[in-house]
Amino acid sequence: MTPVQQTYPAVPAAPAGVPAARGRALTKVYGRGDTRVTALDAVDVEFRRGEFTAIMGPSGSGKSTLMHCMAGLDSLTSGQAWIGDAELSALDDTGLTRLRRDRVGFVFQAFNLLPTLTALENITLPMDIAGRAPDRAWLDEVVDAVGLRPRLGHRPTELSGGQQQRVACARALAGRPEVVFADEPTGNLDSRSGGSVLSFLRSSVREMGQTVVMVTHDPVAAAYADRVLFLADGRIVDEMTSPTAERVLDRMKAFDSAGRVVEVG
Ligand SMILES: Nc1ncnc2c1ncn2[C@@H]1O[C@H](COP(=O)(O)OP(=O)(O)OP(=O)(O)O)[C@@H](O)[C@H]1O
Repeated sequence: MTPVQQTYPAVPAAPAGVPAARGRALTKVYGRGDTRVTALDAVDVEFRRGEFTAIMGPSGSGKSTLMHCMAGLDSLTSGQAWIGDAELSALDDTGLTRLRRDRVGFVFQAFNLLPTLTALENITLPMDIAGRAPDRAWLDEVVDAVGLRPRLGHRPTELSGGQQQRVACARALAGRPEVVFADEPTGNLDSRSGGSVLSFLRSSVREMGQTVVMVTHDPVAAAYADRVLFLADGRIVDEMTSPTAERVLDRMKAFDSAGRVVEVG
Protein backbone atom coordinates (compact mmCIF):
# COMPACT_ATOMS: atom_id res chain seq x y z
CA MET A 1 0.00 0.00 0.00
CA THR A 2 1.30 3.46 -0.85
CA PRO A 3 1.73 5.54 2.30
CA VAL A 4 -0.46 8.62 2.29
CA GLN A 5 1.59 11.73 2.86
CA GLN A 6 -0.33 14.29 4.82
CA THR A 7 0.33 17.79 3.58
CA TYR A 8 0.02 21.01 5.50
CA PRO A 9 -0.29 24.40 3.87
CA ALA A 10 2.46 26.90 4.54
CA VAL A 11 1.78 29.52 7.18
CA PRO A 12 -0.01 32.28 5.24
CA ALA A 13 2.27 35.09 4.16
CA ALA A 14 1.82 38.57 5.55
CA PRO A 15 -0.46 40.99 3.70
CA ALA A 16 0.96 43.17 0.93
CA GLY A 17 2.57 46.37 2.15
CA VAL A 18 4.03 44.74 5.28
CA PRO A 19 7.86 44.59 5.08
CA ALA A 20 9.38 41.10 4.77
CA ALA A 21 11.07 41.61 8.14
CA ARG A 22 11.67 44.45 10.56
CA GLY A 23 13.11 45.13 13.96
CA ARG A 24 12.45 47.86 16.51
CA ALA A 25 14.87 48.84 19.27
CA LEU A 26 16.63 45.49 18.89
CA THR A 27 18.90 45.06 21.89
CA LYS A 28 21.04 42.06 22.74
CA VAL A 29 23.30 41.96 25.78
CA TYR A 30 25.57 39.00 26.43
CA GLY A 31 27.07 38.28 29.85
CA ARG A 32 26.99 40.48 32.91
CA GLY A 33 29.34 42.52 35.06
CA ASP A 34 32.87 42.62 33.65
CA THR A 35 31.96 40.33 30.76
CA ARG A 36 28.87 42.28 29.68
CA VAL A 37 28.79 42.98 25.93
CA THR A 38 26.09 44.98 24.16
CA ALA A 39 26.06 43.19 20.81
CA LEU A 40 23.00 45.10 19.53
CA ASP A 41 22.23 48.55 20.81
CA ALA A 42 18.61 49.60 20.09
CA VAL A 43 18.72 48.88 16.37
CA ASP A 44 15.77 49.86 14.16
CA VAL A 45 15.82 48.09 10.81
CA GLU A 46 13.48 47.21 7.96
CA PHE A 47 13.90 44.72 5.11
CA ARG A 48 11.51 45.53 2.28
CA ARG A 49 10.10 42.82 0.07
CA GLY A 50 11.91 42.16 -3.16
CA GLU A 51 15.11 43.76 -1.90
CA PHE A 52 18.62 42.35 -1.49
CA THR A 53 20.35 43.80 1.59
CA ALA A 54 23.96 43.20 2.62
CA ILE A 55 25.07 43.73 6.22
CA MET A 56 28.68 44.72 6.71
CA GLY A 57 30.84 45.94 9.54
CA PRO A 58 34.01 45.11 11.44
CA SER A 59 34.44 41.84 13.30
CA GLY A 60 32.38 41.91 16.49
CA SER A 61 30.10 44.74 15.30
CA GLY A 62 26.96 42.59 15.74
CA LYS A 63 26.21 41.35 12.21
CA SER A 64 25.57 37.71 13.12
CA THR A 65 23.67 38.69 16.25
CA LEU A 66 21.40 40.94 14.20
CA MET A 67 20.74 38.20 11.68
CA HIS A 68 20.17 35.52 14.33
CA CYS A 69 17.77 37.70 16.32
CA MET A 70 15.84 38.69 13.18
CA ALA A 71 15.62 35.05 12.07
CA GLY A 72 14.39 33.75 15.44
CA LEU A 73 17.60 31.77 16.01
CA ASP A 74 18.50 33.82 19.08
CA SER A 75 16.36 35.75 21.55
CA LEU A 76 16.48 39.49 22.18
CA THR A 77 17.24 41.14 25.51
CA SER A 78 14.68 43.79 24.54
CA GLY A 79 12.99 45.16 21.44
CA GLN A 80 10.79 43.44 18.88
CA ALA A 81 11.43 41.59 15.63
CA TRP A 82 8.85 40.68 13.00
CA ILE A 83 8.90 38.30 10.06
CA GLY A 84 6.07 39.71 7.98
CA ASP A 85 3.28 40.36 10.47
CA ALA A 86 4.50 37.77 13.01
CA GLU A 87 6.19 39.22 16.09
CA LEU A 88 8.77 36.69 17.24
CA SER A 89 8.57 37.20 21.00
CA ALA A 90 4.82 36.48 20.86
CA LEU A 91 5.50 32.96 19.58
CA ASP A 92 6.16 29.90 21.75
CA ASP A 93 8.88 27.40 20.77
CA THR A 94 6.57 25.46 18.45
CA GLY A 95 5.36 28.64 16.77
CA LEU A 96 8.93 29.82 16.31
CA THR A 97 9.98 26.48 14.83
CA ARG A 98 7.05 26.59 12.40
CA LEU A 99 7.81 30.17 11.44
CA ARG A 100 11.49 29.39 10.76
CA ARG A 101 10.48 26.32 8.78
CA ASP A 102 7.69 27.87 6.73
CA ARG A 103 8.53 31.54 6.34
CA VAL A 104 12.32 31.84 6.52
CA GLY A 105 15.10 30.39 4.36
CA PHE A 106 18.67 29.99 5.61
CA VAL A 107 22.03 29.78 3.85
CA PHE A 108 25.15 29.31 5.98
CA GLN A 109 28.87 29.51 5.21
CA ALA A 110 29.20 25.73 5.66
CA PHE A 111 26.69 24.42 3.15
CA ASN A 112 25.04 22.07 5.68
CA LEU A 113 23.84 19.52 3.12
CA LEU A 114 23.09 15.95 4.13
CA PRO A 115 25.76 13.75 2.49
CA THR A 116 23.53 10.71 1.94
CA LEU A 117 20.86 12.64 0.04
CA THR A 118 20.93 13.75 -3.59
CA ALA A 119 20.85 17.43 -4.51
CA LEU A 120 17.11 17.26 -5.18
CA GLU A 121 16.42 15.41 -1.91
CA ASN A 122 18.43 18.06 -0.04
CA ILE A 123 16.45 20.82 -1.74
CA THR A 124 13.07 19.36 -0.79
CA LEU A 125 14.12 18.09 2.67
CA PRO A 126 12.64 20.98 4.71
CA MET A 127 9.30 20.53 2.97
CA ASP A 128 9.47 16.75 3.39
CA ILE A 129 10.07 17.22 7.12
CA ALA A 130 7.17 19.68 7.28
CA GLY A 131 4.93 17.26 5.37
CA ARG A 132 4.39 19.90 2.72
CA ALA A 133 4.19 19.00 -0.94
CA PRO A 134 6.51 21.21 -2.98
CA ASP A 135 4.98 23.65 -5.44
CA ARG A 136 6.32 21.88 -8.57
CA ALA A 137 6.23 24.90 -10.87
CA TRP A 138 8.13 27.02 -8.32
CA LEU A 139 10.62 24.23 -7.63
CA ASP A 140 11.29 23.93 -11.37
CA GLU A 141 11.86 27.67 -11.60
CA VAL A 142 14.31 27.60 -8.68
CA VAL A 143 16.21 24.58 -10.03
CA ASP A 144 16.51 26.17 -13.49
CA ALA A 145 17.48 29.58 -12.11
CA VAL A 146 20.26 28.05 -10.03
CA GLY A 147 21.46 25.98 -13.01
CA LEU A 148 21.33 22.64 -11.20
CA ARG A 149 19.10 20.53 -13.40
CA PRO A 150 21.92 18.23 -14.68
CA ARG A 151 23.14 17.68 -11.10
CA LEU A 152 19.92 16.88 -9.27
CA GLY A 153 20.76 13.19 -8.81
CA HIS A 154 24.28 13.88 -7.48
CA ARG A 155 25.28 13.64 -3.84
CA PRO A 156 27.10 16.61 -2.20
CA THR A 157 30.55 14.90 -2.46
CA GLU A 158 30.03 14.72 -6.23
CA LEU A 159 29.49 18.48 -6.45
CA SER A 160 31.91 21.42 -6.33
CA GLY A 161 31.73 23.86 -3.42
CA GLY A 162 29.90 26.40 -5.57
CA GLN A 163 27.39 23.80 -6.72
CA GLN A 164 26.83 22.67 -3.11
CA GLN A 165 26.16 26.23 -2.03
CA ARG A 166 23.75 26.67 -4.94
CA VAL A 167 21.93 23.55 -3.73
CA ALA A 168 21.76 25.18 -0.29
CA CYS A 169 20.37 28.38 -1.88
CA ALA A 170 17.77 26.38 -3.81
CA ARG A 171 16.82 24.62 -0.55
CA ALA A 172 16.41 28.01 1.16
CA LEU A 173 14.16 29.27 -1.64
CA ALA A 174 12.19 26.08 -2.39
CA GLY A 175 9.57 26.77 0.27
CA ARG A 176 9.06 30.30 -1.09
CA PRO A 177 9.98 31.96 2.20
CA GLU A 178 9.20 35.55 3.07
CA VAL A 179 12.88 36.21 3.62
CA VAL A 180 16.18 34.39 3.10
CA PHE A 181 18.96 35.04 5.62
CA ALA A 182 22.43 34.21 4.28
CA ASP A 183 25.40 34.26 6.69
CA GLU A 184 28.68 34.63 4.75
CA PRO A 185 27.35 32.44 1.92
CA THR A 186 30.52 32.86 -0.13
CA GLY A 187 32.99 32.61 2.77
CA ASN A 188 34.13 29.12 1.73
CA LEU A 189 34.15 29.69 -2.03
CA ASP A 190 36.64 30.94 -4.59
CA SER A 191 35.65 34.16 -6.33
CA ARG A 192 34.20 32.45 -9.43
CA SER A 193 31.98 30.02 -7.48
CA GLY A 194 31.08 32.82 -5.10
CA GLY A 195 30.05 34.93 -8.08
CA SER A 196 27.65 32.23 -9.30
CA VAL A 197 26.03 31.97 -5.85
CA LEU A 198 25.69 35.75 -5.58
CA SER A 199 24.29 36.03 -9.10
CA PHE A 200 21.67 33.47 -8.18
CA LEU A 201 20.75 35.28 -4.97
CA ARG A 202 20.46 38.53 -6.91
CA SER A 203 18.30 36.96 -9.63
CA SER A 204 16.09 35.37 -6.96
CA VAL A 205 15.38 38.94 -5.83
CA ARG A 206 15.19 40.72 -9.19
CA GLU A 207 13.44 38.06 -11.24
CA MET A 208 11.63 35.94 -8.64
CA GLY A 209 10.62 38.66 -6.18
CA GLN A 210 12.37 37.11 -3.17
CA THR A 211 13.85 39.02 -0.23
CA VAL A 212 17.46 38.33 0.78
CA VAL A 213 19.47 39.57 3.75
CA MET A 214 23.16 38.63 3.63
CA VAL A 215 25.98 39.11 6.12
CA THR A 216 29.34 39.43 4.39
CA HIS A 217 32.88 40.70 4.92
CA ASP A 218 33.50 40.99 1.19
CA PRO A 219 32.88 44.34 -0.57
CA VAL A 220 32.60 42.50 -3.91
CA ALA A 221 29.79 40.32 -2.49
CA ALA A 222 28.08 43.36 -0.95
CA ALA A 223 28.07 45.05 -4.37
CA TYR A 224 25.56 42.43 -5.59
CA ALA A 225 23.02 43.82 -3.11
CA ASP A 226 20.58 46.69 -3.63
CA ARG A 227 21.51 48.22 -0.30
CA VAL A 228 24.30 47.83 2.26
CA LEU A 229 23.81 48.45 5.99
CA PHE A 230 26.98 49.19 7.96
CA LEU A 231 27.13 48.12 11.59
CA ALA A 232 29.61 49.31 14.22
CA ASP A 233 29.47 48.69 17.96
CA GLY A 234 26.01 47.15 17.70
CA ARG A 235 24.48 50.09 15.83
CA ILE A 236 23.62 50.81 12.21
CA VAL A 237 25.93 53.69 11.38
CA ASP A 238 25.44 54.04 7.65
CA GLU A 239 23.47 52.82 4.65
CA MET A 240 24.41 52.73 0.97
CA THR A 241 22.12 52.11 -1.99
CA SER A 242 23.29 50.83 -5.39
CA PRO A 243 26.69 49.92 -3.93
CA THR A 244 29.86 49.28 -5.87
CA ALA A 245 32.76 47.26 -4.42
CA GLU A 246 34.98 50.38 -4.49
CA ARG A 247 32.51 52.53 -2.57
CA VAL A 248 31.89 49.77 -0.01
CA LEU A 249 35.63 49.28 0.45
CA ASP A 250 36.14 53.02 0.94
CA ARG A 251 33.37 53.07 3.53
CA MET A 252 34.85 50.08 5.35
CA LYS A 253 38.24 51.83 5.52
CA ALA A 254 36.57 54.47 7.67
CA PHE A 255 36.31 51.95 10.50
CA ASP A 256 39.46 51.76 12.55
CA SER A 257 41.01 48.46 13.57
CA ALA A 258 39.04 48.38 16.83
CA GLY A 259 35.80 48.59 14.85
CA ARG A 260 34.95 52.13 15.87
CA VAL A 261 33.64 54.61 13.36
CA VAL A 262 36.14 57.15 12.10
CA GLU A 263 34.63 60.33 10.75
CA VAL A 264 35.59 60.89 7.14
CA GLY A 265 35.87 64.18 5.25
N1 LIG B 1 27.24 33.84 22.81
C1 LIG B 1 27.92 34.95 23.09
N2 LIG B 1 28.34 35.22 24.35
C2 LIG B 1 29.00 36.35 24.66
N3 LIG B 1 29.30 37.30 23.76
C3 LIG B 1 28.93 37.10 22.48
C4 LIG B 1 28.23 35.91 22.08
N4 LIG B 1 27.99 36.01 20.75
C5 LIG B 1 28.53 37.18 20.33
N5 LIG B 1 29.09 37.83 21.37
C6 LIG B 1 29.72 39.16 21.32
O1 LIG B 1 28.81 40.06 20.73
C7 LIG B 1 29.48 40.96 19.85
C8 LIG B 1 28.87 40.85 18.45
O2 LIG B 1 29.17 39.55 17.93
P1 LIG B 1 28.74 39.10 16.48
O3 LIG B 1 29.15 37.68 16.31
O4 LIG B 1 27.31 39.44 16.26
O5 LIG B 1 29.62 40.05 15.56
P2 LIG B 1 29.93 39.95 13.99
O6 LIG B 1 29.87 41.35 13.48
O7 LIG B 1 29.04 38.95 13.35
O8 LIG B 1 31.44 39.44 14.00
P3 LIG B 1 32.28 38.58 12.93
O9 LIG B 1 32.37 39.45 11.71
O10 LIG B 1 33.62 38.42 13.60
O11 LIG B 1 31.55 37.31 12.70
C9 LIG B 1 30.96 40.58 19.91
O12 LIG B 1 31.60 41.44 20.82
C10 LIG B 1 30.94 39.17 20.42
O13 LIG B 1 32.13 38.87 21.13
